[in-house]
Amino acid sequence: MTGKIELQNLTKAYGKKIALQGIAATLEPGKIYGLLGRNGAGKTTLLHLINAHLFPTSGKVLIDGEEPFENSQVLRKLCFIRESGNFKKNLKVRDIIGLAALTYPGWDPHFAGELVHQFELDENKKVKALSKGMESALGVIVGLASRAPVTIFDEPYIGMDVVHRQQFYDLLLEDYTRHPRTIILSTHLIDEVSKVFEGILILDQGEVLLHEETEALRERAFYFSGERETVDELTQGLQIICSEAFGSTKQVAVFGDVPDEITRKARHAAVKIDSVPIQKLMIYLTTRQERGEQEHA
Ligand SMILES: Nc1ncnc2c1ncn2[C@@H]1O[C@H](COP(=O)(O)OP(=O)(O)OP(=O)(O)O)[C@@H](O)[C@H]1O
Repeated sequence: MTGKIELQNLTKAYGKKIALQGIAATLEPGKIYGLLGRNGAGKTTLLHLINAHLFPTSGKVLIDGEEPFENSQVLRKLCFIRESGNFKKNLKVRDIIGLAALTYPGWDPHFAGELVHQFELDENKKVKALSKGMESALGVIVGLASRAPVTIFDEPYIGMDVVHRQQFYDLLLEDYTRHPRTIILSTHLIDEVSKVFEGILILDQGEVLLHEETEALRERAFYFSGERETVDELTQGLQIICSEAFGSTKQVAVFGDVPDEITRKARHAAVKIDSVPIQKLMIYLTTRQERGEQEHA
């Protein structure tokens, strides 16, 4: 399968500002990745580098073993849908769809038609006459119907209401199941969409903070909740990423392997162990220096 992305020691500086530093990761073909991180973490910069819209300061991007820059063989495998500004404002929806059909070798006109109908877009409207949400829907339609081996969405749903966003996630999963391809979705709405991610890449201040399979991640981050002293005892020596006390009870989030012995002891001591949602995990991992133990009345 095509669509493998290798990021080799990738660095990007804008003048003195280092936006990305030594990024090394391989995104396997045919998987859906969530690209996460706080504002300014470097997500958009990374996506521009993958799409050859920017040139790395050092390091390399390889797509199926080749660099994308001025490489039409590689560029025709890519579809990049940004947060905004994807389309010329004076063109009609119908024109955009027509152009996309000529641009993407894997374009499915029937699917595109279905999507236009599902997102209730008027094909005769010009882009400038669309609402923000409708323009985003047009981006989503082009991204999905492109069936590009590497399809990238950078916060594609600005202005889309919750119903259309849910529609997008459902359609993405359904179509991906029938036509697997590499999909990267950069988003801040992690809770909404995390169940579609097979892999997670978290950037923090221009570096890779975490790159892991979602399933493996769910088995590496846990909440221990229960009586304060027992929770403290059980989590001693584990990697604590957040700790909140509520009177005599406490909730501690730990990251990393939890020995079976501890799990057994927790069960006997009525300490609950639950997995930490991905959104919470990202918050804990990217704000560790800023938080101490929180005490609630
Ligand atoms: N053209 C540019 N010139 C100078 N600095 C830039 C430029 N583009 C981005 N940066 C800086 O590079 C860093 C990474 O920005 P980037 O847009 O990649 O982050 P992001 O993770 O996509 O953020 P957000 O979630 O807010 O969209 C930020 O500090 C940003 O200010």
